Amino acid sequence: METGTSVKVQIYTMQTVSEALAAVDAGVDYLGVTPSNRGLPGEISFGTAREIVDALKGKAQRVALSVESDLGLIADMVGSVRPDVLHLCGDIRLVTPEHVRQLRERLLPLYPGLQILQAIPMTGPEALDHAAAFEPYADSFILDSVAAHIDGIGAAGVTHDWSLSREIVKRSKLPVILAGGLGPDNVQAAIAAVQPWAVDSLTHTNKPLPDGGFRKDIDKIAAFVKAAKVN
Ligand SMILES: O=C(O)c1ccccc1NCC(=O)[C@H](O)[C@H](O)COP(=O)(O)O
Repeated sequence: METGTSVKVQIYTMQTVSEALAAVDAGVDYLGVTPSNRGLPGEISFGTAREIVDALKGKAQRVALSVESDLGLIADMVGSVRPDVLHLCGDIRLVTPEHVRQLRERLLPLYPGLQILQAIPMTGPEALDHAAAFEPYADSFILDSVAAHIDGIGAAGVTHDWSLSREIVKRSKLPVILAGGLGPDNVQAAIAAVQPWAVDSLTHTNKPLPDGGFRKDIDKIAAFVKAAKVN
């Protein structure tokens, strides 16, 4: 993970090459894709995810998430999509710190430089213990809200208790991304309260489509970047 003084911005979830390139032009540092076939909100095929990752080479950091609990399926996704960052946001009862250790052992010799971004479900004070347990095996954390109707950690569209997030930022040596319900209107307040290394947005930088899906709203992304980087 690159470190520096300005707050970094990560945006999920790119579904086409053109919207990913537009997000780069809007100043986004980390761009996420959701390669899956489980009915996740922003999911795309492994092939489309790879096209986006290839198109972003040298322009932004490429992040791909997995909510899977089978380590073989996670490894297959990394092999097909080849992101810079593997974002693990499955059930932490099934993908435990020991499993993340095993994944590192398996993936890093094949993909040197691959970073592991571990999602911490911000469900209550137990999040502090979860972060401590994953810390030895992750390169960075994303502190995220959870929605009962969506597989995995994230895409909830709602904020959580930022005082807990602040406490994890204080305790952890790792770069911390704050996620969950962030948009142009609340990102400055979130940064002031939590002082994260980076902020992330999905739901509140989307443009809903009539069929129930979405595309990214580039104006909202630009407003999010401007608000985040003013701090
Ligand atoms: O992108 C998805 O479809 C997705 C599905 C399941 C878990 C996470 C997912 N998205 C990645 C993210 O980490 C979101 O950017 C993050 O959860 C923020 O979501 P939101 O609260 O909607 O801004």
